[in-house]
Amino acid sequence: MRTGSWQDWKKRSSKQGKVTMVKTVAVIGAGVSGLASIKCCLDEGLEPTCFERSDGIGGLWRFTESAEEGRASIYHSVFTNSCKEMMCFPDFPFPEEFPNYMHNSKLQEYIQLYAKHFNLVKYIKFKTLVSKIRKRPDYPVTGQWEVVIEKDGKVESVVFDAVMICSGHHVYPNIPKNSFPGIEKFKGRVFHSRDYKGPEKFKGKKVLVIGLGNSGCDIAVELSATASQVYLSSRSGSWVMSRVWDNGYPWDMVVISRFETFLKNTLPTAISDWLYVKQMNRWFKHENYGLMPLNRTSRKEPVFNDDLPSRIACGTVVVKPNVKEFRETSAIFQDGTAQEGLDYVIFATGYSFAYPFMEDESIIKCRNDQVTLYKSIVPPLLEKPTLAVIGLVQSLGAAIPTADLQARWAVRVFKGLCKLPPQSSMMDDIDEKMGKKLKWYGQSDTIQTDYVVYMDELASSIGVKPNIPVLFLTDPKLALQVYFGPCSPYQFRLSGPGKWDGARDAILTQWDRTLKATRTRAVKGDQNSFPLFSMLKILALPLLLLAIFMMFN
Ligand SMILES: Cc1cc2nc3c(=O)[nH]c(=O)nc-3n(C[C@H](O)[C@H](O)[C@H](O)COP(=O)(O)OP(=O)(O)OC[C@H]3O[C@@H](n4cnc5c(N)ncnc54)[C@H](O)[C@@H]3O)c2cc1C
Ligand SMILES: NC(=O)C1=CN([C@@H]2O[C@H](COP(=O)(O)OP(=O)(O)OC[C@H]3O[C@@H](n4cnc5c(N)ncnc54)[C@H](OP(=O)(O)O)[C@@H]3O)[C@@H](O)[C@H]2O)C=CC1
Ligand SMILES: NCCS(=O)O
Repeated sequence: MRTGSWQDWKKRSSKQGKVTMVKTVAVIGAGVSGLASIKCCLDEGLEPTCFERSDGIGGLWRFTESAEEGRASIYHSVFTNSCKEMMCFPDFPFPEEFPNYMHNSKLQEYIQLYAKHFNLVKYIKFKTLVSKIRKRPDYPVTGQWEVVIEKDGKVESVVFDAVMICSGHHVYPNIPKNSFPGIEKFKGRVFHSRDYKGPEKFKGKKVLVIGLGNSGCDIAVELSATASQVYLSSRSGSWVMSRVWDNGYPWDMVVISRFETFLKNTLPTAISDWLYVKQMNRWFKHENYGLMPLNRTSRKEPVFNDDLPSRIACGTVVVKPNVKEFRETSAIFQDGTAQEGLDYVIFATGYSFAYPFMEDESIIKCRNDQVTLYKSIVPPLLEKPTLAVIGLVQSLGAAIPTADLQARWAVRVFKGLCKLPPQSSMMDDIDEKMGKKLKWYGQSDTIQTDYVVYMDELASSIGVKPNIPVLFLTDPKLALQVYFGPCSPYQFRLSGPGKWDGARDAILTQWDRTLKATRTRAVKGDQNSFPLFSMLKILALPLLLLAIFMMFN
């Protein structure tokens, strides 16, 4: 780590007679985004230094008994809602013996294996807080940043050529108390899901959980086994999916494919929406369980919870509308019903994004105090493209492969290998994407995005997007999997910069690893049906509708 100075820089630049390219990179955070960023810097010959405020890697996935300031906090029973073939680092499949969906401790084990395999820990400064990031005085020429770090009470300022912010976006709890009149009068315990760790202290209690997201549903289901009653209040409802999808295949290996994405973006909206609602209601009729989303065609992230419907059916979880107001021991709901004798209220109302270490936060929130980033990664108004935010997108896809591809793109922007368009074009692109977000997610300021579309956009810019027509000609067996099968992370390391020689084989064996994890008792005559064909049956209806649409257009 070089403590920089103007003299150092002048010496370096005078030697080469020109402004030096990016070499040293500060990576803020050692969660999966930070680890991917370290590796991508090394792959491109840069010198990363990662600062991690806690004493270990893994970020959100490193479980601790109590929440730590400035780091995401999870409850003990969190299981992934992305399966292993869809949430791995693209050049590092999960070990075969891992289950398809896993406990947070198993994912943390994998993260540690990844860091060890690529020898990343030596680039990390633990228990080192980044307290300030600011442009150097000569930033307009050098693009350099000053990173202020604090460790053991000592404060130090370090100069870097570039910065990758990997500090996570599930840290700062959103507790919308002003949306809930009377909450101050409520005599029971009130806290945010960030501080929830387990069901032990809720035995025999009456608990109201606010928020029908994954946290709210997980917590309501878990508490319903020991609390006397759990109420789950929702403002706008949500689609609920099971991890165990068609034919028992992992939901994301069936739903997240190039072909599904093509259908969603090609079929007339009315047909695409009709198919979506039909697909989402296939497991159970949501209106019969009080869960139906107000905007049923919104593609906002569903809840992945295998037990919620049965807990509702058993009466241990009662779904309620939004809360209108609180009284000393009760909640009054929007439908006028009231629930007396509440002991706890848990706000599972999500998180807000903040970058307290940015001296000028408007660099990231450059419009209406909203995060405004080109390709959800670089601030569009920076004079020099030497700062990137990694991990600030939410999609049906998994965070790890998303962060990996983002980091690969960002590093190539730092090196000038991926050129940014003029600022006006970047702002136009951001506006165009906001329009699409409004259409698909009902909000233009959301960080939600269409996974395959987003990944392909980055992949195209780097030069690693699979060329499907060519693949059908040169490697049809692989092409079938790549196009009709799951859009698994390996696809983005099949070719081009950062190619991984194991990618093709990983794709062709992904179903073997998936079925091996659950087909643990074989019965003679088991159909070893190749999932692709059973998946094509699932697509028969959309394919038929597409053919009819094409015939009449
Ligand atoms: C309950 C829950 C379950 C989830 N399940 C899934 C799932 O199944 N699949 C999926 O794909 N995603 C899931 N996610 C999304 C999750 O956020 C990502 O999987 C992933 O953990 C994000 O990693 P990250 O590195 O971007 O951020 P984080 O994991 O939050 O790591 C950020 C790191 O930065 C450090 N840091 C922050 N500020 C500073 C600073 N100023 N100085 C130094 N260090 C700093 C923190 O200590 C932390 O280690 C889940 C999220 C939650 C809340
Ligand atoms: N792997 C796993 O099992 C888990 C994954 N996660 C992930 O972590 C991330 C965060 O999830 P989560 O903590 O559930 O947060 P989310 O942001 O996903 O959900 C927040 C919920 O709170 C509601 N809400 C927000 N503000 C208000 C308000 N003012 N009044 C009433 N309701 C409000 C929202 O309702 P509305 O829809 O109306 O806005 C929404 O239902 C998500 O990406 C999630 O997928 C979380 C837990 C477990
Ligand atoms: N869809 C995977 C991301 S998440 O935050 O659960």
